[in-house]
Amino acid sequence: MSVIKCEDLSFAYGTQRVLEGVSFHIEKGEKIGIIGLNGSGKSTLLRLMIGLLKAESGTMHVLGMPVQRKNLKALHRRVGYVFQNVDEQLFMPTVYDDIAFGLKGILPVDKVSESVEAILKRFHIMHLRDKAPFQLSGGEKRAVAIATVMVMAPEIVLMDEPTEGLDARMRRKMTAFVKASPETFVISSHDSTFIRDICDRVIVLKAGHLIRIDTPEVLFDDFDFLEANELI
Ligand SMILES: Nc1ncnc2c1ncn2[C@@H]1O[C@H](COP(=O)(O)OP(=O)(O)OP(=O)(O)O)[C@@H](O)[C@H]1O
Repeated sequence: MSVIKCEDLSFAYGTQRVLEGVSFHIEKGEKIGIIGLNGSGKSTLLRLMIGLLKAESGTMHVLGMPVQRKNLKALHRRVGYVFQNVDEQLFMPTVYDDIAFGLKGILPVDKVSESVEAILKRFHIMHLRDKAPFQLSGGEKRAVAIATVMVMAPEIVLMDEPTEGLDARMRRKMTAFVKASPETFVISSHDSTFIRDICDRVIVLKAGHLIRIDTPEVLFDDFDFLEANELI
């Protein structure tokens, strides 16, 4: 079952055309990478999936719903988005408060703390519980930002550059975490080793055009293609 259907999607920031006629389907449980040079439109495509931007033409359906203003509340309950700049995601006084934020009003108070404690354990970040986000390292902030999204039990997780700034140990943990998660993941990244390790298929964007979708095994062995498109 396709959980994301993108058909002939185009988008421009003012007069700057950024995506042109992009089409693809993503199946439930798939882990999809998006790669491409700087400015090729990766983050823009993720933002269109979550409705932070509105397509100029074409359609984007997520979990059977067109991504339109009237569906955004329902979509945001079921689709999580980890920002490239994690500082945009963390705004509460403590790590605990940031992770609890989205659960308040949905769960009773005792269930909120149960869920937060469980996710702190799952991400091995219990020691950060009472710290202020500004006191954290870059890698710690990223782990907390991902925890704020995963605690909401999203069906689809969109991640923008999730390994940026992570040391080898955190990167290993992140790889293991995504691999073991049953949810659908769409991940924009320049980290080709990470993409190769975890993704079922990879979308290649070039100057706003989708130029290839392939398995990582086939794609990353195609040196001529990678070289011709300056991906290595
Ligand atoms: N808010 C914005 N207003 C105007 N132009 C923007 C905005 N955000 C991005 N752009 C432009 O749109 C193009 C695509 O940007 P986008 O962030 O989607 O690329 P990307 O592939 O994610 O790049 P990177 O690998 O550097 O993160 C770039 O040329 C960028 O300058």
